[in-house]
Amino acid sequence: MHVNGKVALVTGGAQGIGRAFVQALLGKGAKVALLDRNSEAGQESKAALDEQFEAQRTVFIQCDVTDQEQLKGAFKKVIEHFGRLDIVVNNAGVNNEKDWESTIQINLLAANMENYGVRLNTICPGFVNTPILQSIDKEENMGQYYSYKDEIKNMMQFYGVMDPSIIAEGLITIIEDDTLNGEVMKITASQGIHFQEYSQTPFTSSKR
Ligand SMILES: NC(=O)C1=CN([C@@H]2O[C@H](COP(=O)(O)OP(=O)(O)OC[C@H]3O[C@@H](n4cnc5c(N)ncnc54)[C@H](O)[C@@H]3O)[C@@H](O)[C@H]2O)C=CC1
Ligand SMILES: CCCCCC(=O)/C=C/C=C\C/C=C\C/C=C\CCCC(=O)O
Repeated sequence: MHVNGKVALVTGGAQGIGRAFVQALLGKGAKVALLDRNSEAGQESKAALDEQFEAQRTVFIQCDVTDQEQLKGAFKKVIEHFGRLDIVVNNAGVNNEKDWESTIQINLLAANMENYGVRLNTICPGFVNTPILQSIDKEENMGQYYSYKDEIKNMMQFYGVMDPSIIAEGLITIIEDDTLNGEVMKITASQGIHFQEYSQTPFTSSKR
């Protein structure tokens, strides 16, 4: 799919990887709705993007993705505003070991699109240089894993920390290549953008 002229919705688009996604999509000619629960960061982000791209190509919608009513309302607003919706990027996420249920709710369940006849792909990055990495130093985020913070920092040094722009490059690859569906794209400092390969099962059922 060509990105130019399409409409995209990016959750958690106010900062970090989401913001890099918004920037890359705008750079490729899309119109973008950035959704985020953080209104201040969302508005700041839109204002900064408006310096680089025409203001009418971006809209900020405050939305907590765990609130299904807000989320549905936001999808509706995007379609009303731009007249269509072609690309959804389910990016919003938190690091909160103390409230595991809410972490699952935000990171995995909020925008489940599998029943809508769309291509569905996943990006799994290694460490990326965004504000979320500051949570490693906070007991309120790390909970029982707080004592591992130095090991995690050692891992970051060992494996490397990537710039968000390379994750955005992975997103554009997924959008532009219509053959990609059900793929797990891995992005690491050592191997760059690559795909998880699954071995074929040798078993073939006689019942077809
Ligand atoms: N930074 C990293 O090293 C890696 C990050 N990830 C994942 O990538 C995604 C983006 O992470 P980063 O940009 O690094 O984090 P970030 O903390 O910099 O940005 C996350 C954005 O999501 C928003 N958000 C959080 N909860 C929300 C909610 N309930 N509703 C709406 N917006 C919400 C935040 O306000 C923030 O703007 C997350 O799902 C994270 O788990 C995955 C691998 C590595
Ligand atoms: C403590 C987690 C900080 C929050 C970051 C986050 O939200 C999600 C991170 C998910 C994955 C990155 C973490 C670990 C990656 C570990 C190894 C990468 C291997 C890279 C390689 O070159 O093989």
